[in-house]
Amino acid sequence: MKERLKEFAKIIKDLYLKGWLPATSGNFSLKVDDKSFFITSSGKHKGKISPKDFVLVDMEGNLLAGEGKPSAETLLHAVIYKCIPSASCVMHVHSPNSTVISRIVKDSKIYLQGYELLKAFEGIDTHEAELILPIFENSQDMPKLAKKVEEELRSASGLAGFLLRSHGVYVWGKDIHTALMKLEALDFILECELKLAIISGGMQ
Ligand SMILES: CSCCC(=O)C(=O)COP(=O)(O)O
Ligand SMILES: [Zn+2]
Repeated sequence: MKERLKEFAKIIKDLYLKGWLPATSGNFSLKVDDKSFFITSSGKHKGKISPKDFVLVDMEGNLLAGEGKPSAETLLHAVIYKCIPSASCVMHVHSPNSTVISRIVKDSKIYLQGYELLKAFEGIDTHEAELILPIFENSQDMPKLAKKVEEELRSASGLAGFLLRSHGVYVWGKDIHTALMKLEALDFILECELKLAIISGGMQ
């Protein structure tokens, strides 16, 4: 696991350099088994992250091992692992594209269709498929927000990830590289949607 956390830390630093993790924002986790996962400690600068900046928690977000406080958003990672058994890695970033689009779209869902890069998502083999991206209202009440996310994840299958309004984006994957691929694809598609909105003068 030390080697995987080292590899993970390197990827997080690359995401920081893209400008997706300003001011200590974002959090990242790796599932160990059905009972526990590693997650970044709260408040860590993601441009300087290392394996010692992860703590081990249980599926209720309680600290099991490591130094520091688990991320403030640990419960959101926990519900993703509980609802999506195939997920082994969760990434949350504050990319400008995901944050801006969540403020422009007033609806609680964004429907993405027509992009070749949709094929980065499991089960999609054509640009004609439709991918749904829910938007949850941001909240500092994590148990309440986690409950809303859990309800949505249990009722809908094949989601791209989700947005927190004016906050950022969550994606997950069966491993680090799948989660990264989905994150890059989703951000690319959201950037295209934003550019189209600028050209056409509005969204949805
Ligand atoms: C200054 S970032 C605000 C909190 C946040 O949204 C985030 O992603 C980082 O929180 P954490 O507790 O994981 O550091
Ligand atoms: Zn955040």
